[in-house]
Amino acid sequence: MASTIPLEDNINMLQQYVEYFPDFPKPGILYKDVLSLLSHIDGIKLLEKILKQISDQLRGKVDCIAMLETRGFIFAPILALQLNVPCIPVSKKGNLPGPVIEMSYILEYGEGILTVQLNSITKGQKIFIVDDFLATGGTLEAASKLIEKAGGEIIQGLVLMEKLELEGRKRLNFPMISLMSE
Ligand SMILES: O=P(O)(O)OC[C@H]1O[C@H](OP(=O)(O)OP(=O)(O)O)[C@H](O)[C@@H]1O
Ligand SMILES: Nc1ncnc2[nH]cnc12
Repeated sequence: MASTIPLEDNINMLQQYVEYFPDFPKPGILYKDVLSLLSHIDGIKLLEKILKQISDQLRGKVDCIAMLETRGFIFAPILALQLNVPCIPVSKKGNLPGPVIEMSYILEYGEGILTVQLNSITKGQKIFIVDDFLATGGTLEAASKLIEKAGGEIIQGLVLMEKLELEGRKRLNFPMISLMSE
């Protein structure tokens, strides 16, 4: 009989694939590169397993995934396939065609403007918001405000990694799952 490895053990194993880069993209920032886990086929398989385990708790509860550019785009479709829901992009200004609504934000090492296409979200849609990393929470907060402005109801958020000392989740008014936190 096949044994199922508990979610927590899988997450502990995933940690080994994250690489750390001091002083990137600016002096004083320790960049934790979750994208590096994709450089290992075992990292990809492990992540797929973990996202499948997480999806088991969310199936039927969300209508749509809002995925944040850039790195959120890579991980969200794995969840979408598990949950059988579509993904809509929350992108950096200038990257989405057609009419958009926008919101400026500040993140750990910079600032920007996020955009969502008008009519990409229907009123009352239950949204699952996905990104790779939570630091100050500036990015996810701006994305969530945009989604709410467009009529969506955020019922869950997920990041692969959270930087706890910055307490970014305090800025968010929806439940957050972070696979790895430190
Ligand atoms: O919690 P915060 O302080 O807002 O930081 C988190 C954000 O920082 C990174 O964004 P970046 O714009 O560097 O994204 P990318 O590398 O995915 O393009 C990351 O992908 C998160 O979106
Ligand atoms: N320290 C960090 N490592 C990786 N991604 C980030 N996004 C914001 N801060 C980050």
